[in-house]
Amino acid sequence: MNAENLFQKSIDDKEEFWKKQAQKIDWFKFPEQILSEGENDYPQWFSDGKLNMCYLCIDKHIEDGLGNQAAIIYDSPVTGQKKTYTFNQAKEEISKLAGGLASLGLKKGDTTVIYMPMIPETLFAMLACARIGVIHNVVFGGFAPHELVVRIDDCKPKVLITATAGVEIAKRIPYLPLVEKAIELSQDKVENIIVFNRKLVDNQHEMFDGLIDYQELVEQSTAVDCVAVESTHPLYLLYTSGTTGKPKGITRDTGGYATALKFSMTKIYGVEPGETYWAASDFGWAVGHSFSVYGPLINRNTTIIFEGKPVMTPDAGTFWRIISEYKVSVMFTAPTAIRAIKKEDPNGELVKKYDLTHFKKQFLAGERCDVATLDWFQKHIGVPAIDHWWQTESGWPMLGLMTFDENYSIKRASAGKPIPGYDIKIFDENGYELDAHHEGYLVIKLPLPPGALLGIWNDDERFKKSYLSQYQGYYFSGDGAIKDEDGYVFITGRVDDVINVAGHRLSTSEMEEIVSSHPDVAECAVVGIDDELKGQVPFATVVVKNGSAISEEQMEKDIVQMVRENIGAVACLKSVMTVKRLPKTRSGKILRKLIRTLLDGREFQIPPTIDDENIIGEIQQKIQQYKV
Ligand SMILES: CCC(=O)SCCNC(=O)CCNC(=O)[C@H](O)C(C)(C)COP(=O)(O)OP(=O)(O)OC[C@H]1O[C@@H](n2cnc3c(N)ncnc32)[C@H](O)[C@@H]1OP(=O)(O)O
Repeated sequence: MNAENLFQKSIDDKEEFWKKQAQKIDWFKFPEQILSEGENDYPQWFSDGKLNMCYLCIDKHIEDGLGNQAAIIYDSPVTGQKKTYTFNQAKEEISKLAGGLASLGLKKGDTTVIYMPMIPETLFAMLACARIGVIHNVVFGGFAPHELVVRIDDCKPKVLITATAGVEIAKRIPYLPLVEKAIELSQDKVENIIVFNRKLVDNQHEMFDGLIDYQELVEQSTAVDCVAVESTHPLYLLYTSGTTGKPKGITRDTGGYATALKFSMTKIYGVEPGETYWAASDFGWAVGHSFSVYGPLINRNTTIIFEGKPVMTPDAGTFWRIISEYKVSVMFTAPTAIRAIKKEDPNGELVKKYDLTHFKKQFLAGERCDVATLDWFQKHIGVPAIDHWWQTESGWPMLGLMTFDENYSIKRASAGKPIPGYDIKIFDENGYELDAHHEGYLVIKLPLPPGALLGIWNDDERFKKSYLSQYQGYYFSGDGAIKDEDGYVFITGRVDDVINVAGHRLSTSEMEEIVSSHPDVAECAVVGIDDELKGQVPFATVVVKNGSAISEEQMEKDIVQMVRENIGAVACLKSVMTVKRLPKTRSGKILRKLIRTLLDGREFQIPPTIDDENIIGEIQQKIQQYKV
């Protein structure tokens, strides 16, 4: 069946289509109910099936006689370490850690927070939780304590698993002081904190009372088996930015997700079991969950844990070194990583040092990919670079190309066509479907396919409001898009306050809340502006309170520091401009889109609802001064 027929079948005969895909993974009890109605009239998949994700990723391959195949390769240019784990070795680590978690009283349905860097123990911790039905929440290591507090208070973990430090190029990032602060600030106290001591330096002064040593726990524990969980049992929570300051706990099921990932690996990425597949994402993002951990391991691919950056670790050839050394056949990264490499090595000199004969396909996602980056890649690397699009909510691609079908065809600047299971439409404000070449809202007819979000943890109302209430019977993606006459879709960007900084999804509302809390700020607007390397970066425009004597320099310094302390350095808010007033509508709404257009130096139209047109000139003048 070719890609087009596969898509049509997935829409016309959903249950039969996904039943067939579900048969490609091993269940403890195969589901009889394929599609049924869950809460909120929201569909759910395979509800009476039983399985275990860790079994699919590890034990199954051992039972199939492939325990000696490399499952995980850890390569850390920042610490000089390299290590390979076979499926047998991974099982030993994971099953004993799972035993350790069980000995601390953790059981199916409990939650853990995992706050760790790019090391194998992070993956072990995720799979150990899955093994005993514990729901994990991985928190990106670049987030500050406040972000950890929000997650702890929302998901109330019984255990927090962390490490002594992360390494950012040459900088050691001690985690324990951040964890200690988060524990102090959180309302719900975590019962146990397990810490993996990386022994990078003598860090005794960073330790605090009550920590459980990860290695000792594993050594002293007895391995435990996989427990059978219902298909709809949450495997994990992953918090993502929304339109309000508080991140949303996206809840992922087990059976639908496993089915969708197996389908993705074989049909979208077109990778064979036994090959090496590398998604260069942090474990803390959706890509890290789906395509650094669960997807490749379900498909019996060797996965790579890379603790480094595309550049500076030690140079812009590091990706090509990894691809060559481990015979990577398919890779996945964010366009910003390729832009960073292109900037350092514009003529691809470093590429020539490596043998890339095993490399077949490069996938890109996380932000829109510009054509210049695609062209550079094609010219210097010579393998297809395939842009695709999805969200933390979907957990796997929604737009892309089905590369198992060799007739796939790339259209530059497009994120591809709807993936089987996703009945994508472009709607106008009133819910009418738009013709080709008209920009509108990207929506998806329910039911979403298996693997997409179950809901928002502990917040059904927010789930309905965020995704289901805009258009009856459709999922609202929050992205704008255009379709062309051949069915290719072009994503035009978020229609809300979410921005994408180097592939990291962040909320400008959350930043505005932090900026507004400065004692001298009367009001502010944070918008995402264009950035050549990172795609977008946040920019704050602030109005100082009457009577305040704070200097513009001090205001900028304070706000940059506040955002680093509350969200983390990864937010990259480095620019703060002080203005006398913000442009507003007559009803008092801040015209953020206008501010963004002015900052980007683009052509603009005066909004008909603007309160006072003169303010545009004031802001433009200020931008000129700011840039000098
Ligand atoms: C589908 C969705 C996805 O693809 S998931 C997201 C995938 N994103 C990526 O893979 C990101 C690729 N981008 C990069 O590698 C970098 O942004 C590049 C382009 C190399 C630029 O590097 P750099 O200028 O250091 O920016 P950065 O964004 O990495 O970091 C900004 C500041 O945050 C910090 N940071 C970052 N990660 C961590 C971490 N895990 N732990 C602690 N701190 C972290 C960085 O050190 C940096 O801090 P500072 O401002 O230099 O003090």
